[in-house]
Amino acid sequence: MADQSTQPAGNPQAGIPARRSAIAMLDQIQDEGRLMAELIGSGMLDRLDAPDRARAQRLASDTLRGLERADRVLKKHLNKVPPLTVLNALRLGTVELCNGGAAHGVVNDLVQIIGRHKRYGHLKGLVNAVLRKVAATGPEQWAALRVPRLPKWLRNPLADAWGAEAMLAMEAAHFAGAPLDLSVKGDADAVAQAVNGKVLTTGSVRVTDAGQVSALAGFEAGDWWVQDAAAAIPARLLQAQSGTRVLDLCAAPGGKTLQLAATGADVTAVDISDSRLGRLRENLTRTGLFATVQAGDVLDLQGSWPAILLDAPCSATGTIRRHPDLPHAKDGSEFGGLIDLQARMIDHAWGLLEAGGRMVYCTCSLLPDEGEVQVIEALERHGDMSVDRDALAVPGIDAEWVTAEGGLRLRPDYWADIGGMDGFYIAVLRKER
Ligand SMILES: C[S@@+](CC[C@H](N)C(=O)[O-])C[C@H]1O[C@@H](n2cnc3c(N)ncnc32)[C@H](O)[C@@H]1O
Repeated sequence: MADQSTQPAGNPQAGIPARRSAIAMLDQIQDEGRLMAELIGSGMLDRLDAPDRARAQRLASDTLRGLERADRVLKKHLNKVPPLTVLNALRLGTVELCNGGAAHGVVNDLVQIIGRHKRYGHLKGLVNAVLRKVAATGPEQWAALRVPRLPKWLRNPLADAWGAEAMLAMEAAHFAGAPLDLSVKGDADAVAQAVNGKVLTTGSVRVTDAGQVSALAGFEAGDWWVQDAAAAIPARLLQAQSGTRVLDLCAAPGGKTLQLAATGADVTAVDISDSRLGRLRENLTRTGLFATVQAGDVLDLQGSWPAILLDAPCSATGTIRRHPDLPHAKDGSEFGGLIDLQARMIDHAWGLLEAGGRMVYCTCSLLPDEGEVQVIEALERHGDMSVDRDALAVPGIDAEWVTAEGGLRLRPDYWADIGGMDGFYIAVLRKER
């Protein structure tokens, strides 16, 4: 699963390969609308060794989180906007320098990277001059700038839904980034002790200064897997019992499948993406857990199950803390199609649920159209559907998170004092007997 570790942006060991790759990723995210996960999945960082891969990801993420501030600092030193690659080199350098990066390392590397560039080599003098000015005055300006805001196409609907104050709090959470959360197979206290973490009220283990995930105690043994604390709640609310047949829809890369399998339930995990199912299988192997894995479209599935988890594809706007590329790569034009697909998936999954059975519907989205509204409309379409509020009475769930229709709304600004959580919507649906 993705390396969620966060470290300060001023990384003195970043070096040329990591910085060059980070700039190339920034270019593709902004110019071609590609997500960082897609770029990494397509092999973009494969030439780098593991520490440089982690550094490149960290530098690109830090730059995206601080992009608005970097542009404000740079504005004073640029007469006109340079080509995107040069601008991204300047942005990356500005973020590093303003977060304690050593000027000689950062500036020299970026001057060399642009100096060797086929088209923009002649702009290395500009990079040198601008970054030297940023090194002198940038850090002080940086600290006084506002928390970066989301682009308007996303900010406006979210501010309409949750209000101006909550919007600012969510943006502060996005800027702060995310700690590393683990879901554990067995004893949470033992894992917390081994990784120097803390057990959260909902049962996940949180590690603040994690470093390299695969180097943490218990990784090889498969004692835990990386999963945001909010993302761990839907499978918990399904309350699968040992031996129960559970259908896990849209399952890959499998964080929720592993949770369900760890209860001893008889899990069938379905996803349309072969590559993502490959990661699900790797996760099952590493943790020694078992599930039946099936490649296919949820909408074609036949059969009946007493318990279903539907983690529908969505805008993923709840995960911006860990995926700061999303607001820069997307423009919202795909969201309408996803909202239609979610409704069709709810209807099809409902047909697969036995009478008296329960289904958890969830999305890692902050948009009510992918959460609250989906459930309100599904209740209108299905006379045999009800929302089970009592199922939300589990440790760690705050009664204030429960919505009018009986679902659970989680936001990144919740738990602000202990490092936040991803945004999610979750509802436990019951089918009449
Ligand atoms: C939010 S992610 C699932 C995360 C996963 N449940 C976990 O906990 O790791 C949504 C998934 O839906 C899958 N998907 C999208 N359309 C699908 C379809 N029509 N049928 C089955 N899976 C689909 C995607 O491949 C993606 O893996």
